[in-house]
Amino acid sequence: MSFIGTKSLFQLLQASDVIFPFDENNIKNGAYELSLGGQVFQTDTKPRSIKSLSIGQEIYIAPGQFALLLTEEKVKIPETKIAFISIKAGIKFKGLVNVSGFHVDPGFEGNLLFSVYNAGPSTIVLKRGQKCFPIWFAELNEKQDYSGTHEKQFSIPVEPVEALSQGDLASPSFLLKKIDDGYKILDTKINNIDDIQKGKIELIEKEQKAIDYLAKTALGLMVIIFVKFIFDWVVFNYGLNKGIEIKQKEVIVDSMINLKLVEKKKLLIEIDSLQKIRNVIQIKNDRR
Ligand SMILES: Nc1ccn([C@H]2C[C@H](O)[C@@H](COP(=O)(O)OP(=O)(O)OP(=O)(O)O)O2)c(=O)n1
Repeated sequence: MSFIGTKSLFQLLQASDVIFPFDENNIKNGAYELSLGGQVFQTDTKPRSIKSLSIGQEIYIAPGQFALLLTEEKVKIPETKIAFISIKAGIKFKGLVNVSGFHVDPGFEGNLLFSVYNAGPSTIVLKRGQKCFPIWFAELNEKQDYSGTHEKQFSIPVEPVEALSQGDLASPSFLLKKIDDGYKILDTKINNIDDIQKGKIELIEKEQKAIDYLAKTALGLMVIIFVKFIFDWVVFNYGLNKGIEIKQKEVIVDSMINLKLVEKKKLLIEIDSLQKIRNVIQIKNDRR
């Protein structure tokens, strides 16, 4: 088996309907570059269905999404040749992976279908008519006809569309979004709990402040009562001492008065007796 070079490829394609429509400018380095055609299916379109593209219309393959891409050209592989297909490296470097097979059987006729997956981080943009899919031809040493399920494939078949239309696509970006959504729900719940906790903490702080205020007030009152008690006690003691002192002075004065009274009484008795004596003397003198 040998691969067909640029010159032989040009001759083959120009002389036959192996590729239709054919443009000689699409031959490059022993390959023919097939273009994106008028039908695509993407897993992130709603509802998921086959979409028709006008000439030059763009499609956007988001990260983690699958797409089915039909070629613009129909191929009719001679029974003496086998073809190999790929996606241009410039597109693959952006993250587009060719999931579907890499060969085209001898005798196959129809548009080629590429199942692709965007494994890259950014959206990949393609447009109808863009040269995307190189195809190489190799000689077989004998004839081979094709009788497989993809015979006369001129549009995107129903089976892969149905298969790719079921359920959620567990792509990394889909899972990332689910995780993000989960985090958002969790954040909201945490914020709600935070708010409740904040409310509780504020209530506890208020209660604590009230208790503090009452404790301080009670302490203040106790201090005032204690000071008042001390003051009263000092005043009472002072009054008591003063009273005792006055009483003692009164007692002294009383005893002094009593003494003076006794002395006065004695003097009066003395005066009285002296008066009596004087009277006696007077009487005696008068008798003389
Ligand atoms: N990206 C591709 C790969 C292949 N094919 C076409 C050309 C092939 O000749 C044909 C069959 O390829 P496979 O044998 O790989 O596919 P299946 O095993 O599914 O189909 P069958 O054997 O029934 O043909 O499908 C295609 O249109 N696009």
